[in-house]
Amino acid sequence: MSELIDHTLRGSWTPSGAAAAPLSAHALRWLRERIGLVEESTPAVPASLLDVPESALGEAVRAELADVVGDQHVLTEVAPRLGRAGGMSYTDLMRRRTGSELAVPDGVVLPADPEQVQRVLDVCVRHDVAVVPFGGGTSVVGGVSALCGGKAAVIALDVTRLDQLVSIDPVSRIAVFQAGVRAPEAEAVLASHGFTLGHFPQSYERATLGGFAATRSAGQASAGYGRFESMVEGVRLATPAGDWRLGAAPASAAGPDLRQLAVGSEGALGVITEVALRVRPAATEHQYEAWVLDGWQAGADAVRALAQAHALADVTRLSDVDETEVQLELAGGIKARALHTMLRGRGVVEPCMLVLGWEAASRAELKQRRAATLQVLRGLRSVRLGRKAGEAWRANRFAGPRQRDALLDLGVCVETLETATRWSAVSDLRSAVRSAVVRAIGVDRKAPIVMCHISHAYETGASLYFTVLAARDSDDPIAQWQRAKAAAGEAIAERGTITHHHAVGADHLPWLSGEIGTIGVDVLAAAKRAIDPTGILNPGKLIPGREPA
Ligand SMILES: Cc1cc2nc3c(=O)[nH]c(=O)nc-3n(C[C@H](O)[C@H](O)[C@H](O)COP(=O)(O)OP(=O)(O)OC[C@H]3O[C@@H](n4cnc5c(N)ncnc54)[C@H](O)[C@@H]3O)c2cc1C
Repeated sequence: MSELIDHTLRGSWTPSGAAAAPLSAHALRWLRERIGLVEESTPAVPASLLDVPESALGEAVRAELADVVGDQHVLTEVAPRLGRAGGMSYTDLMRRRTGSELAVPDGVVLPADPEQVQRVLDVCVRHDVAVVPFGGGTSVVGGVSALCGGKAAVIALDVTRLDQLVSIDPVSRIAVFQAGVRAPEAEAVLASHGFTLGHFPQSYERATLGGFAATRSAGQASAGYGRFESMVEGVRLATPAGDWRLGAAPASAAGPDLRQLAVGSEGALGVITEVALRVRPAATEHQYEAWVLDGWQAGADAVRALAQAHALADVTRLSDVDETEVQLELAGGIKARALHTMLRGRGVVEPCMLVLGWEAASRAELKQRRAATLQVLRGLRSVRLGRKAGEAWRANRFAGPRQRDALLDLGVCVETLETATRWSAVSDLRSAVRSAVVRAIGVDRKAPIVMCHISHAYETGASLYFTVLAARDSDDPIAQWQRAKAAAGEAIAERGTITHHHAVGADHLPWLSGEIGTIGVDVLAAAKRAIDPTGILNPGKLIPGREPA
């Protein structure tokens, strides 16, 4: 179905040949004043200068793997291995850019179908080789780091040749896809049948359906279409214990829902080879608009009111004052000044932008749903900015990662982190995380910008998504972010979840037992022992310190 994902240029998001998102002169000046920039270009170290260890994949294993997938689909050269050395977090990108602490797989294996995936696992069990399932490689939590876990070698099991629509049942509105299908390709195929998934995370352009399922992903339109796990009707996994299929009916009382052991399993409990997904009629109408509320608390109260009245737009995204300011300044400061003047005239001193987007299969449906949202909003001292600002957000909804590349080149430490909590704790948690990150990252420097938005709201609470912009500590950029992340983790512990949609990976492991308890960790470890007794699957991820020897 698809071209293989471009894994060659992994020091950045922007694929080779595609347009980057350079910053305007105004944006540069503004950033220099606000956070102070390292006044030099800091491009990635060329791959040829990186120190890559020789592949530890023995000749016998390589030959057996080649027997299963074909010789050309077992790659042990440096370039494809480097291409799967980690995901897309700031620390992953900085490791590749500086060549330090890179965990490079010993080989890349590309099976073509579920049967081949199963046979690859069988070979790896026999030879005690660790397996890192690899989809789009967009993990930001160390989920695809090539950790060996004490095994003889480690391979990246790249699923992107599993790229087929298996079946579609328009009556039941279920489509079955192989796990390596990328989101844009899934949408294109579904559109030709009049359907959509409605799953649009910011990583949409690169990530795969299997990756979404394995990490409990949440898209920008989650208020309307739901989180990815709510779309999963069924799942097929290749495991060291054999092929496992789950999900036979729309609902079941046959004990706990074991599909949830696959959804969120992060490659540690099996390789997802197929997912059966609930699909919806494709939207033919859409309307995006922006509103402004005065101050964070007023904004959060508005989103809560919408959620509790079941009147959320499909996209409901509230930016705090800092994020609103950054968005306007990076887009060109004149707009920001004009807007501030207009808003002050309307009594708004701390503008927080609220983007609302409705998607519908008919104009009548869209009008009805928009009316329900606006009825709640109009009672809340909100100012309507109009469609232009909303549509501008929509047009740029996937541009953030490319802008991050430009910031990385300029010596900015730019990274995100996320959590979720109950409405009663949302504002306190936001303040606690902001203070912790500012303290940890901003030594002897201009204060960093720590901005925040709510983009996933529920009746009982909401996610908080932070973006940090700081002058990079060029002596040790990785330690600088790790300090900030650890401080945020401590601030979040016991007040919110350690992750709302990025998953646990390796990076959130220290806080997992705090959230699910030691019994929870033991349950996960027991499941792993049943499914993966020798512990070849994604060592060092999801399950803290419980890898079987
Ligand atoms: C710029 C950027 C923006 C992002 N925005 C969002 C967002 O809006 N919402 C969101 O939810 N996430 C977001 N993410 C995080 C990331 O995109 C998601 O976690 C996504 O679900 C990962 O999909 P992937 O195919 O890239 O998986 P990978 O990164 O390849 O893998 C992620 C994890 O899943 C496992 N895995 C992958 N495929 C399989 C499989 N077939 N079977 C078993 N395990 C598998 C891997 O081993 C790893 O542990 C963003 C990331 C970036 C870099």
